[in-house]
Amino acid sequence: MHQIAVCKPAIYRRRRRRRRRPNEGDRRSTEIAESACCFQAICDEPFALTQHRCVSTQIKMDQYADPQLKIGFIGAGNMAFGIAKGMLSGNVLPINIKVSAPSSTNQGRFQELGISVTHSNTEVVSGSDVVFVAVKPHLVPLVLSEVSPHVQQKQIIVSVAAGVTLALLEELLPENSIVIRLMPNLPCVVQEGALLFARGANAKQEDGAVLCSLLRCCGLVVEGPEAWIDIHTGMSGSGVAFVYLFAEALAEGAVKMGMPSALAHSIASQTVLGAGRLLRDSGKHPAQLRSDVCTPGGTTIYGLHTLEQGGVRASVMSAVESATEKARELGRK
Ligand SMILES: NC(=O)C1=CN([C@@H]2O[C@H](COP(=O)(O)OP(=O)(O)OC[C@H]3O[C@@H](n4cnc5c(N)ncnc54)[C@H](O)[C@@H]3O)[C@@H](O)[C@H]2O)C=CC1
Ligand SMILES: O=C(O)[C@@H]1CCC=N1
Repeated sequence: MHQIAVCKPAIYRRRRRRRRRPNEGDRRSTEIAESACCFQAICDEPFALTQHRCVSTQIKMDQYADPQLKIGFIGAGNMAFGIAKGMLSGNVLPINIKVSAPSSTNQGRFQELGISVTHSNTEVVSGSDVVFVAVKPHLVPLVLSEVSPHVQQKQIIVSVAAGVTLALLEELLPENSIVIRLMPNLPCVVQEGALLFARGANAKQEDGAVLCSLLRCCGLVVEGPEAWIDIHTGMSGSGVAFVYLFAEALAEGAVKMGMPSALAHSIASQTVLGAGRLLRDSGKHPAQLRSDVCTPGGTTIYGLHTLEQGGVRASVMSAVESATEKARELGRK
């Protein structure tokens, strides 16, 4: 049986709570809960534990991460920046974050946030309680072999590298290391990420709770079995780019019909944002919302027919499938 913990972003929960009727469960988490015996840990209530259905395990969840925790990032790229930016919107202080990368190219934007930077990966590891490994997947073995002698058993090592399995991470790190595999996505930078993590053999629930509380401002944070991480990579890590492609195509369609490009792109991004927020906040199935937009014989059904003729649904499903397969392939290397 799978165990799933859902740590929802504070913003989302505030919005939902206002609309919730007494005794009405949260539909989305209930749907997630339906798939397995699970528990739900809500991060923005001190030590809160909301139980749904059969509760197999309990997490004691601090509202916030310990503000004194030292956080390190190996790699100063887009994803490290996204997670760091999300964390800073919680109670993590920039003074408690350090980032390493071999060159200074990407370090400026971290420094602008008050985060200290270094070229030494071992310096980051030696001074951190939680270390995020945020380099490209093929560099993970190199980086971990470099820092491994400095890893201590009390530290939590979190890899965000696509495809890199817990088994490989544990093999590359000292015995009994606390390892977590996390797949985030880029909207962490605006606190609207979707993050799924799986714990390694030595990572306890409390370690997952620490990670969850650190990431609570990055967006929706869910714990699940490792087998889902590659799927999440295809659907959400990469999926963000699929949505951008759709937004770009919407705008290009409008430009083709005569709208100025800047306005078309602005409206396309607002359309994607609005559709996404309504989908998330209403808790409705996308097919229901799609139907709500369709007037019989109206414009939308004509457009949808054209999309179906273009095989858009099959294309998107295949995109998720091939991105997932690619993540799995990375893990076999
Ligand atoms: N970009 C995205 O949307 C997502 C990326 N990821 C994962 O995050 C990881 C990083 O990806 P990005 O941030 O996009 O890449 P990036 O290319 O933007 O950043 C990689 C960083 O690693 C640094 N680096 C290179 N060699 C290094 C070394 N030996 N020691 C320390 N740092 C080194 C580079 O200087 C750069 O700052 C990848 O494993 C990727 O699979 C996961 C989810 C989403
Ligand atoms: O394209 C990639 O490999 C990474 C993982 C998910 C998003 N970007």
